[in-house]
Amino acid sequence: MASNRSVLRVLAGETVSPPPIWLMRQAGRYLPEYRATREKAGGFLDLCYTPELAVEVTMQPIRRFGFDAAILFSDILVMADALDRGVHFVQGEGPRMTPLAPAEIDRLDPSRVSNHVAPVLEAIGRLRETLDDERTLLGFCGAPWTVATYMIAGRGTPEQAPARLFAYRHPEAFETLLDLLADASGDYLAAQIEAGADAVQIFDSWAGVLGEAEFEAYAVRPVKRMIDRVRARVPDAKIIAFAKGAGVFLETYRQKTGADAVSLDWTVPLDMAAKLQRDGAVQGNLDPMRVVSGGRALDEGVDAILSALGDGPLIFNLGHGITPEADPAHVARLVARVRGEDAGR
Ligand SMILES: Cc1c2[nH]c(c1CCC(=O)O)Cc1[nH]c(c(CCC(=O)O)c1C)Cc1[nH]c(c(CCC(=O)O)c1C)Cc1[nH]c(c(C)c1CCC(=O)O)C2
Repeated sequence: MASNRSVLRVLAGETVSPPPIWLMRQAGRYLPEYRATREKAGGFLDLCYTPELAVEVTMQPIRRFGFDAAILFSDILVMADALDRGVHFVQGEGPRMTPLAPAEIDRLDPSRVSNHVAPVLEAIGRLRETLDDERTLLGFCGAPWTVATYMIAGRGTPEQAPARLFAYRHPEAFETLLDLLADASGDYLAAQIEAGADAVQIFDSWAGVLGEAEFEAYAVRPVKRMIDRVRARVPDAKIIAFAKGAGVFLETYRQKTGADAVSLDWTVPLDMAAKLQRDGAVQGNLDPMRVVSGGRALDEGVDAILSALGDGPLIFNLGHGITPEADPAHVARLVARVRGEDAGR
């Protein structure tokens, strides 16, 4: 079943050659067609909550580059918005919301989430109908720690000092928050799969600011809780986990969380990636700046990953999201090089 979807085959542990490729943030501001749709939509969240627009921007990079997977166009902060934190995006500045005080945690109401995300689930259903049979549809959500960092500070902050401080000062309230997010996000991912997503990715973009004990308590435990909750409802759910900046903690991350695949940022050494690949699929890990650069830096980065990881289960991807400065022509060249085609040079 679904064995013609190359990303799913890799997630099952198979080596596919050339490896399937998609890019984190593949729909976004580096594409002129995205900027045009975004202009029409008004706010960023309107784009996320209007199924026809979410489908359109999800499909844009598929049409242009023929990626092997489409990732639902949405945002990890939809969860914070669903919990009524007043999320908005200030153009050129990033997300904003009301900072969460410890006393408010008991008043967060996860029963609001399923209604709130109905348009997202509708977009997923339409996408699965729109995509070719060979293409994998990915859903996603943020990991509890990363979503909590934004909820606590009310915005992105360097090294997430407000959330780390909150966790030290209010450990019980913080644990309650992470558990609530883990359960609500687990239900959300299960609903995404039921709506048509073939696999899901959990983004822990701020895992890299945590110390050893905190990584265990805030990155491993809640993600395991979330994954267990997804599998309680969808036993064969395929799950990719991305703990950005986790470094040496990645050695045990897959086993401890139960993820099928680990997504690796560009600081992970390729020999460590190859070791991780003995236990299952890895995804990554080209530096997004190599795509901005293009030329030799791009080619050499691609070749290094293919030679280190190409003989095992690999989903080719970046080590983090593509940036607005990336030239779409460089993306075309990247895809061609991964596929061993000569185009775009
Ligand atoms: C931390 C995080 C967020 N969102 C996300 C993460 C985890 C991955 C990562 O670390 O990048 C995940 C995300 N955000 C977006 C997607 C869409 C799917 C995809 O193409 O990968 C995904 C998977 C769209 C988006 N999310 C956002 C944009 C740009 C908004 C715009 O069009 O103005 C897009 C395309 C906005 C966003 N959303 C977020 C921030 C900090 C920002 C502002 C910074 C920025 O603008 O890049 C929160």
